[in-house]
Formats: sequence, C-alpha cells, structure tokens
Amino acid sequence: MFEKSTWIRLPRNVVVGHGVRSDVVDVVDDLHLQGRPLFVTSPTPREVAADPIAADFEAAGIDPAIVTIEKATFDAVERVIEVAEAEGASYLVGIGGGKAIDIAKLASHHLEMGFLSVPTAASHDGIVSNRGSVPDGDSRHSVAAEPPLAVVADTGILAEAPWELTTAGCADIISNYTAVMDWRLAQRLQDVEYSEYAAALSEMTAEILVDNADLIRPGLEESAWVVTKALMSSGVAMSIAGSSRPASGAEHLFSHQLDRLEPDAALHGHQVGVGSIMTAYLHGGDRGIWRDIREALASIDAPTTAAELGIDDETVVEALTTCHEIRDRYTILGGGMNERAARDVATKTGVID
Ligand SMILES: NC(=O)C1=CN([C@@H]2O[C@H](COP(=O)(O)OP(=O)(O)OC[C@H]3O[C@@H](n4cnc5c(N)ncnc54)[C@H](OP(=O)(O)O)[C@@H]3O)[C@@H](O)[C@H]2O)C=CC1
Ligand SMILES: O=C(CO)COP(=O)(O)O
Ligand SMILES: [Zn+2]
Repeated sequence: MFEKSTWIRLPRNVVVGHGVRSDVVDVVDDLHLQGRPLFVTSPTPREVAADPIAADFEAAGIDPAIVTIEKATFDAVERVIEVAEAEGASYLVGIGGGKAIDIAKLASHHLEMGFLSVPTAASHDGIVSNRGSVPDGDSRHSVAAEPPLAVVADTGILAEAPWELTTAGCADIISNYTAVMDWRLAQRLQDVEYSEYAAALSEMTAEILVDNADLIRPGLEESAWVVTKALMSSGVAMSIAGSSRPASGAEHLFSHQLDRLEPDAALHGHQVGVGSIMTAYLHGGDRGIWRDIREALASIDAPTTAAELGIDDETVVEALTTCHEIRDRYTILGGGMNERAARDVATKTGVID
C-alpha cells in the first residue's frame, strides 16, 4: 500500500513591488490577524523600514511593540520571546536582513505564533523559507521552522540597500547549481530523500538569474525585483523539499565553517558563492561548470577569491578540509579532503594564490 504523505507549508500572501512597505497593515488585515504585533528588527532596518511601518500601524489604531537585536544569537531569540510575552504580542513581524528575519522566525516557532517577513535586503534565500538559522554552539546551519504567513518585499527599499547585500543574494542563488549536484549525488550514493520538483525549481531559479545577469546593476530597482523573485523561488524549493537541500550543499558547509573560523568576515551569500566555484570543480573537474559559476559571480560584482572575501588562504584550506564534519549531509566532499587536495582545488580555481 502507498503510505507516503507530505506537508508543504508556504506563505499565503507574497507582496512584491515599489512602495509596498505601506501595505503591511493591509496584509495583516487580509490574514485576519488580531491583537498587537511585535516587530523584530535590527538597527539599520529599523530606521529604513520598521519605524515607518510602525507609524502606519499607529495610524490604523494598532500599537506595535518593537525589539531591536544586534546579533543573531540564541540570547536574542530568547529576548524576543520574553518581550513578546511581556508585551502581550499575538504575532511577530521580522523586518531586516537574514538576522532579523531568522530570529523572528525561530521566536515565532517557539511561541506558536504566526510571523510576517519584511526583508530590507535581497541578501539571502531565507526570506520565504521554512528554515531558520542562528548560531548554536558550534552549529551554524539552518533548522526546521515555519515559513512566514506573508512576505512583503518593497523593491524601493531593497534597491537602496548597499549593493553588496544584493550581490550576496545573487550568489546565494547561483550556489543552487552545486547544492543540487550534491543532492543528486547523495541520492545516488546514500539514497537520501530527494524531490525532482524542488531540485528543478532550484536549478531553474539559478538559470533565470544568470540569464538576467545584465539586468542586475546597482541602483536599478528592476535588479531588486529580479533578485527578490529568485530568492523567493529558492525559498519555496526548500519548503517543497522540507529541507535546505535544494539550496545548500558543500558550498554551504564551507561557508558555515568560515563563520566558525572567522565570524563576520564576509556575507553569507558571498562565502557560498566562492565555495560553489570550488565544489563545482570537484564535481566536474576542469571541464565542469566552475568557470561558468565564477563568471556569473564576477558579472554581478560578487567575490570570486579569498582575498575579495577578506579571508586568508590558510583559512580557506582549513575550512575545506574540516567542513564535512559539521553536519550530517553527504556531499561531494564525502569523508573529507586532505590538505593537498584542498590547496589544489582552491589554487586551480583561482580562489587562493
Ligand atoms: N533561514 C534560511 O533559510 C537562510 C538563512 N540565512 C541566514 O541569513 C543570514 C545572512 O543574512 P544577511 O542579510 O546577509 O545578514 P544580516 O541580517 O546581518 O544583514 C547584513 C547587514 O545588512 C544590513 N542591512 C540590512 N538591510 C539594510 C538596508 N536596507 N540598508 C542598509 N543596511 C542594511 C544589516 O544592518 P544591521 O547591522 O543594522 O542589522 C547588516 O549589517 C545568515 O545568518 C544566514 O545564515 C541565509 C540563507 C537562508
Ligand atoms: O543558506 C541556506 C540556503 O541558501 C540554508 O542552508 P543551511 O541549511 O545550510 O543553513
Ligand atoms: Zn544560503
């Protein structure tokens, strides 16, 4: 008898466009959310979005509580939970980059409350996803959570954010190519659960982004539109898969290990992009797609070398040789690379000198 079942959880409303920041109150109304919201934000996003959105709520007779967090930590998640309880919040609104959105996502999961995602940077594909990532001891990768009830992405705000945040979002999407290669490999060698739909959506998202690379330019609001739609599509692929597999393979292991070795050295998206150049080489050798990935990253101004990431060569080698240990996720790294092989791939791909 066929007994398989699956739950795919997705946002109900996705609102993208110029000036949609002022639609957040209407979205809340459309979702029939009652009571007091708690806005979870960080310093810059508070100025550019949370305070103006709070004014819209006040004008609509709703008094939001606001908590500003500085770093993505479990202490911050706990603080948000405490404030939500103390202020009698009935739903959360994450307003900011990955840090604010992930903290709101994890706190709302714990509180069993809904949350809305209001990105101020097109910097990562957690905007829509059912995954939350906050460093926990040695762990840096995402864990299962709930997706937002709604996403409100104002392309005016996203286009005005620093350009490197947008190029980080692009690189997070370009890395889907190698994430899917790793997923297929793991399915063949380890029989891991695999979804052809999620894999195809993830790859197609990367392809559309690369095909439209010439539209992705600083100061162009259309760029924010193209990148945000790709980030959403990649997040949906993760929700269909019920895991981050479609968007996270060995290139993400490499980035998570860099986060442990050199916290805050570079943006998440930039690190996974450089990782993807090297893991593409491991998959396909010299005739593989690593040069295409490097070219795609370079064409949108994303880093392609350790120096551009601001990370020294030895740290790259150390991350490559140790990152297979940080998570139970089979990838092209298998049981690990030795130092000579790691140095070789990083040198041949031009990541280190
Ligand atoms: N859950 C998931 O599925 C996924 C989660 N992630 C996670 O997301 C995080 C990466 O997200 P990222 O956005 O790069 O990190 P942050 O949220 O730390 O944002 C990066 C920087 O951008 C600033 N910023 C945000 N919006 C604006 C704006 N409009 N104008 C000016 N500055 C702005 C922030 O300011 P300030 O310092 O004031 O906050 C911060 O300094 C990582 O922790 C990663 O693990 C990544 C992919 C998927
Ligand atoms: O960053 C992600 C996808 O882009 C999430 O992946 P992880 O599960 O590796 O944190
Ligand atoms: Zn990522």
